[in-house]
Amino acid sequence: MTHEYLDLQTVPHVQGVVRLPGSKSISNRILLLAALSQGQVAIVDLLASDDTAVMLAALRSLGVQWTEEKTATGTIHHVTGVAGVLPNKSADLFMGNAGTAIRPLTAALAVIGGDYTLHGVPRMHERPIGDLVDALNAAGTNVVYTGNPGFPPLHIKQGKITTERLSVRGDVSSQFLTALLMVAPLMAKEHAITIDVVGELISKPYIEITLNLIRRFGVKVEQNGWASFTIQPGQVYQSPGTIHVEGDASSASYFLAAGAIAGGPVRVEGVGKDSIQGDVRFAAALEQMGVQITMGDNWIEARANGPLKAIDADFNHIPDAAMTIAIAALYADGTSTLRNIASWRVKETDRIAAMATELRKVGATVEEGPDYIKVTPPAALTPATIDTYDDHRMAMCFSLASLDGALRKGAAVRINDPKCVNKTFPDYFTAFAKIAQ
Ligand SMILES: O=C(O)C1=C[C@@H](OP(=O)(O)O)[C@@H](O)[C@H](O)C1
Ligand SMILES: C=C(OP(=O)(O)O)C(=O)O
Repeated sequence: MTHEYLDLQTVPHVQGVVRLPGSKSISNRILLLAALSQGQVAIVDLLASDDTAVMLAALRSLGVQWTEEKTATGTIHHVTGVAGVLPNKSADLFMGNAGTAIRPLTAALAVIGGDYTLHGVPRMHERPIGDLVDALNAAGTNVVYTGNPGFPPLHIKQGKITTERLSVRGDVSSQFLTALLMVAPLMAKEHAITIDVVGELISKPYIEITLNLIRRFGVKVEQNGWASFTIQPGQVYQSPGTIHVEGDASSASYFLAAGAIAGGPVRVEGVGKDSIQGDVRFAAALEQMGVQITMGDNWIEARANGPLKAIDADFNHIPDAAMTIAIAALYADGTSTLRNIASWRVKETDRIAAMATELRKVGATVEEGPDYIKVTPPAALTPATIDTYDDHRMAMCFSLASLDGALRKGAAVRINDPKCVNKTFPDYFTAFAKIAQ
């Protein structure tokens, strides 16, 4: 934890256009699929941040070759696929706090086999991975906990897939199912592989991203609702040639909320109607709060339309962008309730607890439950020093508390450890300052 901070003065109005950084979820999936595939893949507009840096470094340690080309319009990463055979049979991999890196890589290395260790920042060692390891080991892999059972760090040894059916719990994180789906073609060499989902599957739109990208790498998945997925044998990931990374829809939420709170219009470029990310549905939640939203194929714009209306809704489908709704709730005309968000408790920090603590600092009345948060705005926001818990989304969310809304003015906020935004959006505060002028 550093002692750096950033002071934000109150902002009477926001307006402008923001070009979004690449999607974290799409970037890390494409990197692994490219590495596992046959042929060269050119990835355009990959996100440059801590979460993709740990994935790129891990691939290099595993012997996967990639280069970065800077062009006039952006960057292109060229990855040489290894067709499922990793050059380096042993490696020690640092995964930071990137769920989208450690979970799929654990599955890939467990299925391929070798001698690998995976570890991360202290919080990573508190984030569950047991449901994934259980599914893999029951199928014949050899993954061992070297710290606490159920959590990284992990030691992956040689194993062998001995079954045609795997079961995975879907109610703690969808990333476990994503991980199994991504490596299913490696398991389905001689026979089909079926993955059964046990328990309610959360964060479903992220599975849609996974399926969409697997398809773009030439593999077919047969889907039986959300209950099971089958991969026929003999399918190998094929390079799509060039693949483009959309802007990050979760990162878009901060700017759209800013436009919704403090006038706008604010337009984000890089995601729109054509997006494969579930978090574009954040715009629909803002619409429910009375915000005027317009959308093109590749952009979304938000404009305030009078005071924000309080909202009471299920946010299981957009857990990351939902944090931004909790901040927008500070400016609403009554109490807002965000339901079905239990996964917040096992992310970068316990986000329900962190959000409740910091919202209270700016004056809100907050009730938290195991899987919900209820926010009643104060008469006026109070200036506060905001702790960010090494959670990029806490830092980005609370920058919005400096905005003046239609019903109440914002407060000067000091954001502690602002660099935690490096996880997914290193330039966040520069982009925020531009619309705040
Ligand atoms: O698969 C993904 O890219 C993600 C899935 C979600 O996690 P859960 O499935 O754990 O909710 C989300 O919160 C995370 O930021 C990214
Ligand atoms: C939950 C998040 O990250 P991760 O990919 O590490 O799960 C997030 O970015 O909000």
